[in-house]
Amino acid sequence: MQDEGLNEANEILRKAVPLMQRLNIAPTPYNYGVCYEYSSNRTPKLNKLMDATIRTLGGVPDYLTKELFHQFVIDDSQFNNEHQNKIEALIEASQKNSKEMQGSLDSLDGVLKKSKRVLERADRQKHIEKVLNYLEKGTEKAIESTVKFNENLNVVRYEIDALKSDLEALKNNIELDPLTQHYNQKGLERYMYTWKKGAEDDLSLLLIDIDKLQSINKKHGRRAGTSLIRYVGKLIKDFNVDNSVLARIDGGTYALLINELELAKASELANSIRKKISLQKIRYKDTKKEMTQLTVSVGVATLIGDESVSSLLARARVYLENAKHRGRNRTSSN
Ligand SMILES: Nc1nc2c(ncn2[C@@H]2O[C@H](COP(=O)(O)OP(=O)(O)OP(=O)(O)O)[C@@H](O)[C@H]2O)c(=O)[nH]1
Repeated sequence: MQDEGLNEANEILRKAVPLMQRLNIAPTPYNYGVCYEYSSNRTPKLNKLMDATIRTLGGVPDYLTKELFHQFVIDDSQFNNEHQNKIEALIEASQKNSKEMQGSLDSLDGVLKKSKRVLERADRQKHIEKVLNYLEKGTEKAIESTVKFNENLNVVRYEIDALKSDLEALKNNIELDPLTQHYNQKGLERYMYTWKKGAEDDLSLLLIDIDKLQSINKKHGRRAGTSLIRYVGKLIKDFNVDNSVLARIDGGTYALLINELELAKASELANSIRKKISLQKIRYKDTKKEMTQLTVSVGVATLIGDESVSSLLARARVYLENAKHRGRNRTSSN
């Protein structure tokens, strides 16, 4: 769940709750989280899966909502004990809430059945008035329970939102490179695994490595080398490549992963990046004298068939090595 305004959230809620009632889905946090996400219509993959399940099974079984919850609402692998405890407390509270709601629906059902029986035998207006009063009291009680039930669901929703933002922050911290604030290798790999699922020979990886960083460090000092690492990251980022993520995976090595870009276009892009970097005129801070030319070598690989993520990364590394062996400041895709 993302942060919506209260109105929008209530709008979604007005769709989610009847959906759960119509499909007889118990209001556990898992079920609720999934139905809320479904009703918000912002995760097409989830909606497609849910629609197909509802078509075939007439509902969504609990074991499946649990799966969907972890896949589309909160990623299971990010849980720690504290999160688990919070979720368990939420489940317990919701179960209690759901039992109370069930009890209240049962008693409304009893009221309706009894009213029907009395009405069948009623032969005077007095009888009918009595039945109406009885019905009024029964429905009022049910409405009270429904309001309480919805309020409790709202609490669950906000708890889930809070948990979700906690987990997002946690995830970002472990996936970011502290030096550049771009992704690190872990972040890159998560995207590689995610995008690989829908890729059709058009998931491309550029490994961009600063040439001779060791001698730059030696000649100009490590601090200057580090500034150059950051600068190269900024230059790559400034290309604003669509559907891409940038990660620093090692000292002076960046990975640019691009979804839906074929090899020829990826190689063109690699060459543009390489040229742009080689054209930079970098001057010493103190003397303002120009530094030796900054260059990068690039390995470009595009996913082939059902190739694994590690094989794609390994191929890009081999091509990067080839670019280095051919004299650096080059792009290689074989
Ligand atoms: N300044 C700086 N240097 C780093 C950082 N991380 C790694 N390095 C250094 O970057 C250098 C990378 O050297 P290598 O990968 O061996 O190769 P290179 O000197 O860049 O030469 P080629 O890649 O073959 O062109 C090493 O000396 C590392 O110590 C960093 O954060 N800042």
